[in-house]
Amino acid sequence: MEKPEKRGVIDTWLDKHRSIYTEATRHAFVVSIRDGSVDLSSFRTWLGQDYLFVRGFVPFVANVLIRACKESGETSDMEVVLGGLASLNDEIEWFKSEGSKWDVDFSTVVPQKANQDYRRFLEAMMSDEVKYSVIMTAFWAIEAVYQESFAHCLEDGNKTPAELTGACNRWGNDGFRQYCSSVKKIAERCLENASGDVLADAEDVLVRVLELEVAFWEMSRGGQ
Ligand SMILES: Cc1ncc(CNC=O)c(N)n1
Repeated sequence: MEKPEKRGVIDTWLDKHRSIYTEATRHAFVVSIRDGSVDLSSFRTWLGQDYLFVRGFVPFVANVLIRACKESGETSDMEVVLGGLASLNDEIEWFKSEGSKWDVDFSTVVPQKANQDYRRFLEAMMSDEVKYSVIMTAFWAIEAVYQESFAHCLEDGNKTPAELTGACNRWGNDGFRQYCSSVKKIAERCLENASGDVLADAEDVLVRVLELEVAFWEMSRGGQ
């Protein structure tokens, strides 16, 4: 039995912003993967756009790693983030093989507005002005939305098409769930000692990530 997780400030924020959290983690695009009605042109759009997103996410995670090395008193923070960075290496290879499988040529994919907005947000988060606890909250939220969304596509009763279970397993697997829970614990620990201003920033950043994720799913569903 796993220990029940302590309820921290992030859970309080998720309760407060439940409707946008649900929009991000149970979006119509994700639900369509789960019920098998997904339009494959939408999936191909998502694949191309997400490949570009992930390429921009790598320097963001690298930045989180540097900050974990320099600013965290806990040696395990660096190990958790390093694990995330290592899995991005596999992920990029996975995207490339999916790209050939679905005949999506990444070299011709143009980032759409939702993608550009998200990448601009990631760049802003890399500023030294952003507190460690705030960047950790953003990092957790980005990973957790994918974990929750794709795990839903694998839950009992799913009709997820066989050719899409690879994508769902990538973020919906148990290892990724545990990794997200480790990142959440780091963020919670940092937030316990944060000032009121920093807490307000972290809550804003959490909501902003959820909005960006909803827009990203919307863009994918648009399917061009
Ligand atoms: C738009 C978006 N959000 C989160 C993730 C998950 N993190 C790394 O893969 C992702 N791939 N794409």
